[in-house]
Amino acid sequence: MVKKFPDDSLTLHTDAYQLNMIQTYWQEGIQNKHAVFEVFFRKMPFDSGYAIFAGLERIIDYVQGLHFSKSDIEYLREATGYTEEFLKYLENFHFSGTIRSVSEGDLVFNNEPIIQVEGPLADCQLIETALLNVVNYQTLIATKASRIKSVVGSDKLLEFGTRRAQEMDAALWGTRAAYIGGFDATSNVRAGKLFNIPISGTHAHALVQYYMNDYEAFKAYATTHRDCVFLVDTFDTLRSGVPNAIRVAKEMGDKINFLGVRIDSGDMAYISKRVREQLDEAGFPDAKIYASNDLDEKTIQNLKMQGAKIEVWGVGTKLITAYDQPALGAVYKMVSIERDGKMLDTIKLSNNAEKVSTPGKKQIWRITRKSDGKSEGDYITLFDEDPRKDDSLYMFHPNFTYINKIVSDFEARPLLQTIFEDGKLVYDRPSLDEIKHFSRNSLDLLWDEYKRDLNPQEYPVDLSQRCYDNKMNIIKEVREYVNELKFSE
Ligand SMILES: Nc1ncnc2c1ncn2[C@@H]1O[C@H](COP(=O)(O)OP(=O)(O)OP(=O)(O)O)[C@@H](O)[C@H]1O
Ligand SMILES: O=P(O)(O)OC[C@H]1O[C@H](OP(=O)(O)OP(=O)(O)O)[C@H](O)[C@@H]1O
Ligand SMILES: O=C(O)c1cccnc1
Repeated sequence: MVKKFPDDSLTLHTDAYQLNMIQTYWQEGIQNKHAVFEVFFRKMPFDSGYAIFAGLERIIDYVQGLHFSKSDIEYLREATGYTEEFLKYLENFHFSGTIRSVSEGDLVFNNEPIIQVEGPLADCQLIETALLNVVNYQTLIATKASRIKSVVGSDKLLEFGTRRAQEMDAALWGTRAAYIGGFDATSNVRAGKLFNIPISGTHAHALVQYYMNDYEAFKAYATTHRDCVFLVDTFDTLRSGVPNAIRVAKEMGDKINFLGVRIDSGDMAYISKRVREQLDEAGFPDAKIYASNDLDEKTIQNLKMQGAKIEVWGVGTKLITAYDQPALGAVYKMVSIERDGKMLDTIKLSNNAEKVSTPGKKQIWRITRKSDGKSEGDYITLFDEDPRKDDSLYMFHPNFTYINKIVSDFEARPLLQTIFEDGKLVYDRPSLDEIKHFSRNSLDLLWDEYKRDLNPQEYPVDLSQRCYDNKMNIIKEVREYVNELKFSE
């Protein structure tokens, strides 16, 4: 049985090692050393050419609610060996860091900082787990949704995933992420209530199974609803489902809005074409064909290629579980730390060049052409640099520096916005519809080469010369340090 606490909080939604480290920091007296951490992912999800950032809304709520409640402290007293003095410190803890983040709905790419947390070391450490938890999931679903949106054109997309989602939170927040990514409506009624997302629903096979008869089931539904979409595949789509839907629609006339029929099995290309003929011949050219059944961007694209006559797509499992790539793999790394009163940039080395982190507190700039706003790439600088001061930019690949270009007549938009300043919320939250529109507009500025579903071009995420030199110098320093260790053995 789950224990119930009237003062339960999300503050303990963290890994035990974060609290263990905080205890060490506190006991060593370094808990307030100034630190900078950044969130980034290393590999594009779904081999996509872009990703859509989502999760900020929930992170804001989480950070605002951060405090160790009485029952949190009592639990830690029982479950850990923490001293009373340390528990007292936790009891008085208030988040006082600064958080900068990419806006929800914006495009993001691998190896760029999408969230930056700056402030006391302990504060930065405490929130790592929850931040990654939220961003890893929501960004994945918004991206998957956007990929599905990219193949449907002007058709409608309905989110049907709640029953298959990895639990209730995932269903709810996944629905919101899907809406940001381009879905038009959801079947989840609570998501409609909480987020103001349009809700939509047809009916299930159970209704038809109850009557054991398409006609009676559709008639019952039609006499109790104005908007009607009949599920026609329970027994035989072409011989019973659609003819009975047409019969009921004719009998009911203006009393109902006959929106269409839904098919949920069989060869959906073949069946949808025959269903379209039947509806047209019966005088219902505006009734639309809805389809559902394990759909994703690949199946939908394939059905469209086969000339399927489907205009509304219901997508569940493969969207809400990010079926073909269930983890984004975003990480949270320290990039700068106060040492002897000065900030020291830090690195995590690896034999794999792509896994070497980029040290220093940074900003990302989206570089676009002044003439038409089209994207040139993202440009990562140290935080105090401002490329808007320059007439032209030298952009080069951070690993293959011979791939380079000079960009002039450009605009540079800083992507990391300040959300919390020294613990205080300073960000005006946009509405969900504003986020959705912003996302669509951002995508419009991206060249098609980065948007295609299969083997997209790699979008440039480049380092400024200073950022690059800083990285190289630190790598050199660390190598020298490691070599000295070897010699002293
Ligand atoms: N013409 C088509 N081309 C490609 N894929 C299709 C086509 N028609 C349907 N599909 C997809 O093929 C899969 C078929 O699923 P499945 O094998 O479960 O068959 P089904 O028709 O759903 O059978 P059942 O009656 O048991 O539900 C689904 O993912 C569906 O979206
Ligand atoms: O296939 P998905 O993309 O996950 O979409 C959601 C599925 O959920 C429903 O099926 P289910 O068998 O759960 O219920 P039903 O009795 O209404 O068919 C619906 O008919 C879809 O097939
Ligand atoms: O409204 C629907 O048709 C629906 C909702 C959830 C899951 N499958 C279908």
